Amino acid sequence: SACSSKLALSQVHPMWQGPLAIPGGDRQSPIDIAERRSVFDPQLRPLKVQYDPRTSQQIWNNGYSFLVEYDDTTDKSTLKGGPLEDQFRLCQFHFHWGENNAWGSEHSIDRRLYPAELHIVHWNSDKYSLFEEAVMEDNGLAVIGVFLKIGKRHEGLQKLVDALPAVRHKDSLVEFTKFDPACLLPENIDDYWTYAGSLTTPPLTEAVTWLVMKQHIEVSHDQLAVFRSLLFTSAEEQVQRSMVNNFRVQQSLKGRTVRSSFS
Ligand SMILES: N/C(=N\S(N)(=O)=O)N1CCCC1
Ligand SMILES: [Zn+2]
Repeated sequence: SACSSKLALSQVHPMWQGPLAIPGGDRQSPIDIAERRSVFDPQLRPLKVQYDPRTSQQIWNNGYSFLVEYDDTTDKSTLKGGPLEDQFRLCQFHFHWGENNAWGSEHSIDRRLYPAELHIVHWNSDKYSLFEEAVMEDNGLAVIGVFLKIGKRHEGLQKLVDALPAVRHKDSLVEFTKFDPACLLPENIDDYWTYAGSLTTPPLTEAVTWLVMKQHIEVSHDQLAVFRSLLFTSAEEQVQRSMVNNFRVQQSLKGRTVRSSFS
């Protein structure tokens, strides 16, 4: 699928060198979510997630994170409900993490950072026909964010962890089929915060309706350690750099309201 391969991600570095904020950008991501400043919206409906594991295609290292890409040429794997007016098509998921367990997530809750954060990326297939189109529109994308906490081993994640050594270097890719990303969601997806934001890597476009889950998932220390064995650099490069701290600095709220689906 085109949902990430065609978008040139800048040659990134931990806290990649791209612009720290888009000039004039008033809805940039990530942000800190101050729980007590969020506004309960009783009109927010439950999220409806419908993923078909047969749409999973490959896992690859794009030099910024590792991502699992899905066939987004049909509406087989979709997200709707919540604050969303339209139906959104799953195109990929990826993670952000730190060099240690003290930090790594992009969003924070009352300044609390988590060791890692999962992003499941979808685009508005009611209004647009390609990811590349949707990524330029203010209602084009919907990203589910899930915090990862160190604890018990996550059985569903292990299939992903076992595939990582094969995509150690930038631009390495292997087939990755029959993986249902729903196994990475917390039990409760009815409690979330939502706000209007942006992609957190280039092109940084202000196209994202963010859906940040209140409930985290648990992964083991050893599982997250395998994420840190990935490299930002391709096999040919002289100097290899560990893929860690691949999160963006937090951006100002600029008057935005974060809504909660729970009181
Ligand atoms: N930055 C991104 N997602 S994110 N980190 O904002 O969820 N993407 C860049 C191209 C496809 C997804
Ligand atoms: Zn992300």
